[in-house]
Amino acid sequence: MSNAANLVAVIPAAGVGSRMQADCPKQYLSIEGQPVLWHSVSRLLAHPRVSQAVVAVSANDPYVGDIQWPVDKPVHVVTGGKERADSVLAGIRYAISVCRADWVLVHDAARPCLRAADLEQLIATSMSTNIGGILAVPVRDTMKRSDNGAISATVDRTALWHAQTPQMFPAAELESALASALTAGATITDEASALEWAGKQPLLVEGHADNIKITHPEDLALARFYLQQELV
Ligand SMILES: Nc1ccn([C@@H]2O[C@H](COP(=O)(O)OP(=O)(O)OP(=O)(O)O)[C@@H](O)[C@H]2O)c(=O)n1
Ligand SMILES: C[C@](O)(CO)[C@H](O)COP(=O)(O)O
Repeated sequence: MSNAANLVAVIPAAGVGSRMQADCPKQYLSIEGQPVLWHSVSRLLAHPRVSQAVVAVSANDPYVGDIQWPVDKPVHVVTGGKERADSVLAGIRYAISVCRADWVLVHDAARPCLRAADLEQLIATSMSTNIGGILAVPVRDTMKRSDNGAISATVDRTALWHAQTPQMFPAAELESALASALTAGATITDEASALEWAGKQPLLVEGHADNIKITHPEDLALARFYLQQELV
């Protein structure tokens, strides 16, 4: 990616957070006086190569308009979709058509603990190889398969990784792969799986296990702890 290439952050933030069992969508729960979404967007916009952000929220979202973003870069708000992939596609299309994005950096609103060093490594690796990639961490536990509550197999973990976000790809390439995969009815739970569906081999960039996705109630206290550590 040339230094002139326009890198735009796309943040899917249109989920309801059902597993969190909170009284508002988890991306609007407060940590250190700011919404989770504020922390996630702030970490992306703090990187000098990220020009602006596109946040995909649910239709009639009553929360996002009250957020005071911490930097003077543009933060655009678009309407997301039924599934995460639909929200991501809406954000990418806006990033291409309005922001003139060359590359997009897709990051879950629910991941506020992203380290600056890990973001820099993902961007640098993508720039230097001109291939998109994702932050990920190797699996560290023994992995079991179960279809009925009993163990049916132990899965070899030596080549298994936990995919995280951000996931960074050429904007037009990701838009095309994601749109085609969704039209074909493929199950797409992250951006890399759309590129894989299209026959590509995205890169893995090792990050840190503290880049958690706030999903269940116990995750909020853990995210608050990690943010208080000011991990870089
Ligand atoms: N239709 C959707 C669903 C999810 N997301 C976003 O995608 C990210 C990761 O999804 P997940 O953790 O599954 O969030 P929810 O779908 O809100 O959680 P749940 O499955 O518990 O309802 C979150 O930032 C969420 O806001 C989105 O933008 N649009
Ligand atoms: C994109 C992601 O965070 C990578 O691990 C994950 O796939 C999101 O899954 P969810 O079920 O939408 O939270």
